[in-house]
Amino acid sequence: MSDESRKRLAAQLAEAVAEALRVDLARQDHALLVVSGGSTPVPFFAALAACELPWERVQVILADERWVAEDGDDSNARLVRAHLLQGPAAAATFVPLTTADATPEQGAEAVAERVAGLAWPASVVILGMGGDGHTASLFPDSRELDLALATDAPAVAVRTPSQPQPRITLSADRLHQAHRHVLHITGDDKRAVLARALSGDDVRELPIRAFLACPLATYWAP
Ligand SMILES: O=C(O)C(O)[C@@H](O)[C@H](O)[C@H](O)COP(=O)(O)O
Repeated sequence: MSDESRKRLAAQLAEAVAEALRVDLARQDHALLVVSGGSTPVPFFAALAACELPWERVQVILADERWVAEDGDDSNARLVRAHLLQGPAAAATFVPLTTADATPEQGAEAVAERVAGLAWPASVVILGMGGDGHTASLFPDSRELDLALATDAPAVAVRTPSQPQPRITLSADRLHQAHRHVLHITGDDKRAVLARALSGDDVRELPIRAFLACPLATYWAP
């Protein structure tokens, strides 16, 4: 593990994403960026926040969210606010994936409407990946995995036995709607999972496979 190489990777990814947003903003009013939560993107968020952009024309959403309070420790929205929406980047429009409803099933329709109203196709969808091959909240053991892989609804409430909280995820169909797709991962373990994903085709076993043909630009560091 190397903090330096992860920082360099984050800076390279931030520059590539900023450039993609600039290219799209030269021909459209607003550009949409889809980011992932978890721990990997933190240095990327900080690097992107430092990039010069017309942030007031940038929309940001998450690929998925845990159904927790927006200021809760496990909230991806909290992470985005703390690390990405800082300085000039605070002018971006951030659209959270949670509502005041008690469950994601109750909130899913309102979230889907919000999501559908954004500037699709996204400029960039940045995906993360877990050691089990999940991406967004498309986990191999999600009860709604088949639905989330097949539906044309923008967002799906998911229950996943391996995860402590219920979640909401953008559907695979919605995550496909982008000009560019990036996989941002670090560490040898995840590189090995990606190699495994590339050598097979069962999406339900390793859901990241649903995006390998996007094409998916991989940003990896040890
Ligand atoms: O909310 C989340 O957890 C995600 O969006 C998720 O899909 C994440 O990208 C992977 O779990 C990798 O997470 P790490 O970066 O923490 O390894």
